[in-house]
Amino acid sequence: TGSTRPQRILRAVQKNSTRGSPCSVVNAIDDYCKHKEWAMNVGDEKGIIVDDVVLELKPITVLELGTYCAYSTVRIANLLPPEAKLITLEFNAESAAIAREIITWAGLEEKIQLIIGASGDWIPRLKEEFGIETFDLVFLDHWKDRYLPDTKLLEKCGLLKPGAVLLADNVICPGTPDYLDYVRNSPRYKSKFYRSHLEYTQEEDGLEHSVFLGLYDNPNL
Ligand SMILES: O=C(NCCCCc1cc2cnccc2s1)c1cc(-c2ccc(F)cc2)cc(O)c1O
Ligand SMILES: [Mg+2]
Repeated sequence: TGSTRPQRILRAVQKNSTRGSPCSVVNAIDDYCKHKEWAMNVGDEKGIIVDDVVLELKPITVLELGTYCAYSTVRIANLLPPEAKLITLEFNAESAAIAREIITWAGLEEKIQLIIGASGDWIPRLKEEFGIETFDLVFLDHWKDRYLPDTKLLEKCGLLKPGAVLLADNVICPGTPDYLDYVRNSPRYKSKFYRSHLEYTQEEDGLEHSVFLGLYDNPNL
C-alpha cells in the first residue's frame, strides 16, 4: 500500500520546513506541488490575493470550507490578529488527519479548530456548538456545487453580518456558475472578481470577493 498525496505533502513539509514557521510550511508545500506533484491548494499566485484580503479585513472569526492539507488554513491563520479564530471544515478524514499534523507542525493549533464533516450538516450547528456569533470572513474551497447552497445556509443561520466577506476559490476552474450568478446579481452582495490562474498551472481561474450587505430585501430571514 503506497502513500497518499496528502501523506507525501506532509513528508515534504517535515523535510523542507521549520517547525513553528508557517511561512516555511507554505513555501515547502508550494515547492513540492510546483516541482513534484500537483495538488489542489489555493497556491502561491491566488494565495497572495488571499493574503491581501485577510490583511485588509483583519477578521476575528474565519470559516474555511475545505481544508485539504491545511495550506490555506495555515496561510490565513498566520496573518490573523492574536485573538482571532479560524474554524475549518474537511469532509475527508484522511486529509483531515494530515491537515491536523501540518497545523501542529506550523504551530497554529491554538488559532485553528478543524472539524471533520459535511458543510451542510455542520453550518447549522456552529453557533450552538462553537459559540460563534457571525463570521467576518468565509473562504469557500470545498465542493464547487455546495458554494451556493452553503452561502444561503450561512444567511439563513444568521452567521453573516453586513460587511462579512465571502472569498471563493475556483470560480472559473473547476467553476461555480450558479454561485457566481447569485453573488453577482443579488442585492445582498457587492461582488468583485480577482482574475488569476489555477494553482501551479497556466489555466485561467480566479477568486470571487463578495461583501454581504444584509438581508434588507427579506428581513424575515
Ligand atoms: O475540488 C476541489 N476542492 C474541493 C475538495 C472537496 C472536499 C470537501 C468537501 C467538503 C464538504 N463539506 C465540508 C468540507 C468539505 S472539503 C478543487 C479542485 C480543483 C481542480 C481539480 C482538478 C482539475 F483538473 C482542476 C481543478 C482545484 C481546486 O482548487 C479545488 O479546491
Ligand atoms: Mg480550491
